[in-house]
Amino acid sequence: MWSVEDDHNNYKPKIVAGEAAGYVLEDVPHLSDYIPHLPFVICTRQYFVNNGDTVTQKIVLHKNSPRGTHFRRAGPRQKVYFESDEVLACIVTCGGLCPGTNTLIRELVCGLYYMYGVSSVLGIEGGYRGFYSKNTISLTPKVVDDIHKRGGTFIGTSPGGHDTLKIVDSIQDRGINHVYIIGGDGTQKGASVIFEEIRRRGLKVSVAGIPKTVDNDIPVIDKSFGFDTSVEEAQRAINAAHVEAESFENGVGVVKLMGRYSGFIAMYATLASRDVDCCLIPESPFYLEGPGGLFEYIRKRLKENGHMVIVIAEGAGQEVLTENMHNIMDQQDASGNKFVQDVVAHG
Ligand SMILES: Nc1ncnc2c1ncn2[C@@H]1O[C@H](COP(=O)(O)OP(=O)(O)O)[C@@H](O)[C@H]1O
Ligand SMILES: O=P(O)(O)OC[C@H]1O[C@](O)(COP(=O)(O)O)[C@@H](O)[C@@H]1O
Repeated sequence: MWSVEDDHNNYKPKIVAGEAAGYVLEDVPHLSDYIPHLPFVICTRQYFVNNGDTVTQKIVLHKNSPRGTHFRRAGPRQKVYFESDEVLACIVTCGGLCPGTNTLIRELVCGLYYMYGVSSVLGIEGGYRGFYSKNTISLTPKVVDDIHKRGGTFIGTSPGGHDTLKIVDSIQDRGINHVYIIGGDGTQKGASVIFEEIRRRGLKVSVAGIPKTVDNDIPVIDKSFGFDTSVEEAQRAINAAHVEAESFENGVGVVKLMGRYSGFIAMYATLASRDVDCCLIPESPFYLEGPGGLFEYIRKRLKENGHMVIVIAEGAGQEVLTENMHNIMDQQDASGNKFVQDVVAHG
């Protein structure tokens, strides 16, 4: 009988020698570990990214056009720079929440432990400010075992609080040499400044920025974690609005979804639900009055169908707001993000 406890105590990373040498990527118990003479064996393949591998920004190129921008490809390298026992890693989560953050924390801790033999991982509590204002927590596979079943972030987050010198002092004083930073665009700007300060001080410290955005608005990756869950949840709201709108004569259901600068959640939820008559997103400006305006379209749909559902992404329609409201829009939150106005409330 196998238990998590046994696994933690007896674990040794599986390293394969020879031509295809390296770590086995996913080290989970296999049926063949318990029943040795199985008629067939499924092997977990070893996998490395070559140092020269890149991901092109544009997939389609014309025959004689320039090669364009290439990004270095992420993934496990055959040559590992740090010895396992010299690594002291830390993980910090900053900015807004996103479904899947705890899964990511768990996989980082377990991946470092089981695939690279790294057992010292610290959690920085409460975002960037946690580096200099709080104690750290020790993250082991046992501690993070079931955190992926909970929402939010296990180690907490906060807006603001980025003090580069204090953060790098803390990294240096604690002897941390791997810094994993999970967060959105603001967080990654912060990570870049931390990296520059580390380089300026000549420290042997790796900084890894892990993009987190519920909005899926990063062009070079296929899909950001948390996006699917958001689209799934959004459809429930759309469904409820549709039921309500349909029950009344000229009923209009309005669903406001996340998306300060990006309409991916609104668009995908709209495409999936098929109950939406109009989807408004920040990337597509619109106007209210006159021919081709939103009001004209609403009147037309109500006449045709007797009810309608409008989906609006949070930042859509900023251009239809009055000058007065623009004064409020110049204000910023603790992280320096401009406030967007609620077009639904002002509609
Ligand atoms: N330009 C910047 N330089 C340094 N730190 C920044 C910058 N912008 C934001 N940050 C920091 O990044 C963290 C998260 O930013 P925020 O905008 O709240 O969330 P997100 O990372 O989701 O965009 C905050 O602690 C904030 O202080
Ligand atoms: O109200 P808050 O916490 O500032 O966040 C709301 C905004 O953050 C977002 O969720 C984007 O955040 P991320 O890209 O960092 O996930 C927007 O879609 C949303 O409009």
